[in-house]
Amino acid sequence: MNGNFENGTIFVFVGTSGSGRKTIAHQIGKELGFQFVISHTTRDPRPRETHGKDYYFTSRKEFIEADIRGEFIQTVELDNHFYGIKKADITAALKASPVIYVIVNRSGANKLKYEFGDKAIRLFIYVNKQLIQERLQAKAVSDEIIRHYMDHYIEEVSYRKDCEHVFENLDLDETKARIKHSILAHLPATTS
Ligand SMILES: Nc1nc2c(ncn2[C@@H]2O[C@H](COP(=O)(O)OP(=O)(O)O)[C@@H](O)[C@H]2O)c(=O)[nH]1
Ligand SMILES: Nc1ncnc2c1ncn2[C@@H]1O[C@H](COP(=O)(O)OP(=O)(O)O)[C@@H](O)[C@H]1O
Repeated sequence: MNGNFENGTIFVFVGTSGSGRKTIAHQIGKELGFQFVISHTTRDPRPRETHGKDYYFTSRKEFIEADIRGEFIQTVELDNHFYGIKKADITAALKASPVIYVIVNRSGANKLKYEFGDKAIRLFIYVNKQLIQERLQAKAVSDEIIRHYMDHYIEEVSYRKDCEHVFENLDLDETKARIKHSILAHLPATTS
């Protein structure tokens, strides 16, 4: 552990985009009472996304200024948009709950692992490329977003070998049950 965030456990949901990470993370987070650390991003909100719930949507200028002030624990640029988690948001989340969670890509997961050491548990969620495409097309997700997911697939899927736990998300309830089981094994019995 790097020593900055010693009193807490962080579950890091990582994996291939479109695999169900957000759905699973938020359902489990709610069921187990974990605090979500909301990322900041310069990308535009999508339909049904809310500022302060899904992301803090921010301008590039604001993001860069905060970055220069050293406010982010990590940042990443993906497809010309910045994403990052603020140190203060992690500290605040840890005050509210001893167990917190984030949804990030592999570079974010690496940095959080470095900072939290054994207290960071990376849960890698994936499905195969074709299934992602079929699920998203069935939900009328835009071609642009699907293309974006496909472009990052290989880079993201290869990260699974580094993660503490790996889950293929075929049936949602069954996947959630397996993930919950793994999560609870990391926590003292009273937290559940
Ligand atoms: N490193 C890092 N990755 C993030 C952060 N916030 C979101 N991400 C990841 O950035 C990628 C793009 O996110 P988004 O634009 O919401 O599209 P998504 O692919 O539909 O989840 C996803 O892999 C997210 O998990 C962050 O603060 N740091
Ligand atoms: N097991 C599953 N079977 C079918 N559809 C699923 C399953 N898990 C999630 N989904 C759906 O797949 C889509 C992508 O899920 P999402 O949580 O947004 O993925 P990610 O955060 O990995 O990009 C959502 O519409 C979600 O409802």
